[in-house]
Amino acid sequence: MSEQNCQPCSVADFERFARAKLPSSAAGYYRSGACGEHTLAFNQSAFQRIRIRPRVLRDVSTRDMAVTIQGREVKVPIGVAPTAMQKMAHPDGECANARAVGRAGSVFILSTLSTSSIEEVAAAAPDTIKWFQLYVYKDRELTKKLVARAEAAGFKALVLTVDASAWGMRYADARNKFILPPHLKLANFSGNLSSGVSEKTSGSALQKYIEDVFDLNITWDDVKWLKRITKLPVMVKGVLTAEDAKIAADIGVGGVIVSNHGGRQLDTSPASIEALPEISKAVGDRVEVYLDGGIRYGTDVFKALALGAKMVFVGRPAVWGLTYNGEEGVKKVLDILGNEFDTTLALAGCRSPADIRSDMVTHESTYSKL
Ligand SMILES: Cc1cc2nc3c(=O)[nH]c(=O)nc-3n(C[C@H](O)[C@H](O)[C@H](O)COP(=O)(O)O)c2cc1C
Ligand SMILES: CCCCCCC(=O)C(=O)O
Repeated sequence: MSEQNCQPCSVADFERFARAKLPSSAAGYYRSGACGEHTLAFNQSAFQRIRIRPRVLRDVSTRDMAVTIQGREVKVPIGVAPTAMQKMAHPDGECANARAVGRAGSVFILSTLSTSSIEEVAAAAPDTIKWFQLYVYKDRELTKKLVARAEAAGFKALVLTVDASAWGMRYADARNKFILPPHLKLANFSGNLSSGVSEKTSGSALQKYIEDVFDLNITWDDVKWLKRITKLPVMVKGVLTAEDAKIAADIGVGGVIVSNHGGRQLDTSPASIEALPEISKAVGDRVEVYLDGGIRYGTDVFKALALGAKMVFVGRPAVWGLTYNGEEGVKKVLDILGNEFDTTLALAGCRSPADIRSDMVTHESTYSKL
């Protein structure tokens, strides 16, 4: 498919176009999952095993997709998850992505490993609700400075990634000897911390960078530490069990993001949507629960909300939109998902997310006896 002869109509169309357009090393980095990529596949296939039980003959002529997230109105419950190094997809990188999310009226999460800085994104998208995703560096003073910069730049929450106690082996990056092209930098840093992922090594340069500079040994005490050093709500991203969600809620986090890192860390961990029910049952009345991983259709958004998520986030779909044509491409991807979600609401008999009930979804096995 080329931009000239075919109009992308679905997230899958954007993915096909983007993967054909990108250099193979960048395409491999964005697309891949860990090891056998089983969890990467589960994230989407698990949604297909859930059926929607629609209600009919209800007045759904006026509909509203808005939800309240951390006390703020969000027009559509589909935000953008943090993905590293977005300038490989488009020269406007994270700034374009954040602007598009603002136009859609949702939440943008900026990665620590961004190729546009905290301050650049804040200036480019002042009206977008922005959260900052944090990786903890061995250098705690540097980590504290990142937190202070996000606060000063008007970011509304910190998202601590907790599924990164080791590098999840991605074979594509190892084969490609992945590096960040040297004209790009990790924009939140200077010196080696900024250019380190561009240095050639025997495998993935990102893996080497992370093993050199990240603190891979963080524990719940570090979540408490982070809460002490910031006034912002702290979300934990990468929770897959009720047990851990309860610890997070007891500590007083602002939110839990049910996520397996897009299938990039622990292969054969469950699909995010499979893990969601036990977590929303355990803590959904105490903290806001969100989900990312495998959202490719508006029906997926509906299913996640039915199973207890307050909103969802997409990672790769936004990268594919960005690759297609920057801010407009991301906006188009978010519009496709938003329109599909709106249609799903109507066809399932709901006027708003508040009308979605858990008995409107069921596992396919409900019907397998027929
Ligand atoms: C290319 C890429 C880079 C990512 N970088 C980060 C990151 O810097 N920090 C983080 O917490 N998660 C990162 N993630 C995980 C995403 O935030 C998110 O959990 C995942 O992409 C959701 O799955 P999806 O791509 O199927 O929507 C990354 C994912 C991808 C695909
Ligand atoms: C220990 C895992 C860190 C990965 C850093 C970038 C990222 O989140 C991703 O590529 O995925």
